[in-house]
Amino acid sequence: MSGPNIAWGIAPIGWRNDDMPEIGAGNTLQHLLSDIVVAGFEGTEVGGFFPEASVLNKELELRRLRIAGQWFSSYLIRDGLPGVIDSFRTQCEYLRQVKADVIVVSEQTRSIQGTDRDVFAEKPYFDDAEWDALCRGLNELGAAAAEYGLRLVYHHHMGTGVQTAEEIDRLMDGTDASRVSLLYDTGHIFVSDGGCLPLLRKHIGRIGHVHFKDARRTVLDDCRRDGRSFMQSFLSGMFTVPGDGCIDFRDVYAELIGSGYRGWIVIEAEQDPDVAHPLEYALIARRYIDEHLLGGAQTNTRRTQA
Ligand SMILES: O=C1C[C@@H](O)[C@H](O)[C@@H](O)C1=O
Ligand SMILES: [Co+2]
Repeated sequence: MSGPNIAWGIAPIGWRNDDMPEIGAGNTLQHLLSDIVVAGFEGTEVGGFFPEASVLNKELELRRLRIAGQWFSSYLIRDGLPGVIDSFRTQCEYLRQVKADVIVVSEQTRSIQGTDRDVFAEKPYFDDAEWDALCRGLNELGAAAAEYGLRLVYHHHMGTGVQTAEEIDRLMDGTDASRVSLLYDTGHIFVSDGGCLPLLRKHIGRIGHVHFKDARRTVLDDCRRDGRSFMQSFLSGMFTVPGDGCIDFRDVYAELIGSGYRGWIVIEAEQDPDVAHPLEYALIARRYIDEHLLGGAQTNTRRTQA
């Protein structure tokens, strides 16, 4: 890990995007993984285009990279636990084989993240019975994940029923801390609530995984004013890497380290790879981390070993 307890990763989403598989479709796994090495990161998350475990492990070992985890879209409210558990276990088994640490769960019942609806105004809201089904189901999934050596981390997300700080509070209150942890995504909470520190301070003890996503304020303002969808917004450049947007990650990082957070911090900035060169932006993020978060003198493990 670089720094006492932190492993720095970068997500495939700058190269290929599971929400929009047509963009960056020419970027291969080998290209992505080699770019990650060039940019000095230690690992990544599994993208939808990744191969079976044995093939992936070979490519990872050749580059001394590791897998942090993978996204899982749950439909616990729509389908109930019986409709979700088999595919969840299948994904857990794959993640066990690639030696991942977490499975990232996001409830997608009535989500508008993949639609053309206004992501700033038309998110779904869950009623009491739905909250109950969601929290009970997540507790069960968390227990199942542990059987595979994985931690379930819940991803709050724009355009879903668990988006705002208030909704995240309810999810944290309604779930068992030993089974359900929180994935803290700076970009999503910033776009939703206008800041990222209050959520971090409130739930610091539950955080099991971190996504560092920055936002461009003027683009965000335009997207909100025009009522753009989630996908239109990121294609417009609403998100970017740390160091290129308006979030000050020094306070965020200091809080995480001060609290004793151990685990991954994954850079995750969806943009159109034809507009924002993925390696160029990975290098911008790496430089920002080294100069502003690790204090300039401290470099990442990979570079120290080189
Ligand atoms: O963690 C994430 C995974 C993506 O598929 C998602 O849409 C993105 O916004 C995100 O934060
Ligand atoms: Co994220």
